[in-house]
Amino acid sequence: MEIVLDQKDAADWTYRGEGAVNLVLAYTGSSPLFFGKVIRIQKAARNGSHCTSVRSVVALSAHERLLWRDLGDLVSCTDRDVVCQMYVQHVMIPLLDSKHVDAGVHILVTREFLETIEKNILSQRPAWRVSAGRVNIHCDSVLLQSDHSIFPQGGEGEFCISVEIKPKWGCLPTSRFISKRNAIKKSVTRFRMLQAWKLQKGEISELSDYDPLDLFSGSQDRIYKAIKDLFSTPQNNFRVFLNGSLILGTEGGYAVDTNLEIEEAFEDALQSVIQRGNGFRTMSFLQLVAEAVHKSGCLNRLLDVQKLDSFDIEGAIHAYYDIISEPCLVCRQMDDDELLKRCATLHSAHLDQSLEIVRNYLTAATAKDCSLMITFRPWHVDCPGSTYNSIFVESTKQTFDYKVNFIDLDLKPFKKMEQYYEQDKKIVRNYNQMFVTELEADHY
Ligand SMILES: O=P(O)(O)O[C@@H]1[C@@H](OP(=O)(O)O)[C@H](OP(=O)(O)O)[C@H](O)[C@H](OP(=O)(O)O)[C@H]1OP(=O)(O)O
Ligand SMILES: Nc1ncnc2c1ncn2[C@@H]1O[C@H](COP(=O)(O)OP(=O)(O)OP(=O)(O)O)[C@@H](O)[C@H]1O
Ligand SMILES: [Zn+2]
Repeated sequence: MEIVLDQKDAADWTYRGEGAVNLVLAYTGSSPLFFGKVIRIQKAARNGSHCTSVRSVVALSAHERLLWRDLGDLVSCTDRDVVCQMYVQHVMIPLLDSKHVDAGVHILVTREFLETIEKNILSQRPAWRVSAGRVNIHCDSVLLQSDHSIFPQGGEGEFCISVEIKPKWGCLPTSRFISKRNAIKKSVTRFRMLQAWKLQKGEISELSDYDPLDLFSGSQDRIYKAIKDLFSTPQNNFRVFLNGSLILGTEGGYAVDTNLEIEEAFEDALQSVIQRGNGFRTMSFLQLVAEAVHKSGCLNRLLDVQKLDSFDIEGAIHAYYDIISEPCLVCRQMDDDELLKRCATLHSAHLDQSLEIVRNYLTAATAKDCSLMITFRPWHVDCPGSTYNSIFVESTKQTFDYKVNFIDLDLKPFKKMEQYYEQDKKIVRNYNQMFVTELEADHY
């Protein structure tokens, strides 16, 4: 018999968090079927009184079907949600390893279930997220996935502590299609430039200390620095959950900088997790996280996927115009003859090459926006066949099992290419205006 979640089931699901597109709820009921699971519910944008799906209602546009035509199953899907799940299965899992990714399964839900969920979680959602979007009550299914903040078989009375990191772009672009005007992109990270933009718009009140280049550096010391910086300025890049409950950061939004009060509360929350060694528990914990990042090598793999974007949006946008068979608006406005000539080579490429450039760009975009969850539990001598790797923390003499999972590996819409191009221009222009004098800009 097919499972359908109905109104009476809504009370068993509690708010876990949300992004721009989905709401995530964790199971707190007693059915073994759902134990250790979360559901991901699609949101609908609020445009005045009108509600439309955050993503297009149509599964794939004609251009997207062309783009992903080699993945037969994917292009025949009629539901965008199912497309995203298949994209994870056919594109992201081969790149990131099935050990680290759960594509999930769809389960049916009634409209009453979704309406009740919406009412139940309203007070827990950040106000700005509520104004931007609501539960899409027109969906008839949700995505059921493993709750990565816990282990599937947790021992009795045993804790699980989990860190969620949204690492963003871990390298600087080197593409020869980057214009002189935007050359600063080759030396300042997009994360940093976007921080300046967010500060300007009032989305954040302080710049983040975090530098993605540290996290992706492969050097243990720099990774530790990145984790410490994420701890002090978590924004929407860092969260910690203890047994599935948030103990640092904010659900679904931007956290304030970590002040003394937050630091003390976190140190207390770690009492059941980390033994008091020579220093603070927090320090040992952050070292543990840094070591897991380093030892697992998970970010090396993610970085390789991000690097599929070798043309940068300033190159890929030309391929986009060729695919949609429209005159290139970028070349039309270009005042640099040398660059124009270089871009002409892209326009003379075969359609298959243009498709490959855009496909790679969008795949990399997913990898630049996803998050990873690293989850720890105490290691047991009596569990010799454990499939998990372990880490020994010297300062507290404790050993932990850990696992790494990627989340939010959704397909980025083809149509967003134009938006990516415009946003890139805006972010760089803003950064130059805020931080770089004209003289310096010439130098880049
Ligand atoms: O453009 P960015 O780098 O700001 O990334 C967007 C994210 O902003 P961030 O800077 O991480 O706070 C943004 O996150 P928030 O909503 O700001 O938490 C989304 O993840 C967005 O993706 P999508 O529209 O949900 O597919 C992200 O859009 P994409 O660029 O990944 O499509
Ligand atoms: N499988 C999971 N296990 C545990 N927690 C999860 C899982 N999936 C999502 N979450 C939690 O729910 C939050 C929102 O999920 P997600 O990032 O997938 O939303 P989104 O709307 O797709 O995000 P974005 O804005 O980046 O597109 C995450 O930040 C994380 O805290
Ligand atoms: Zn062009």
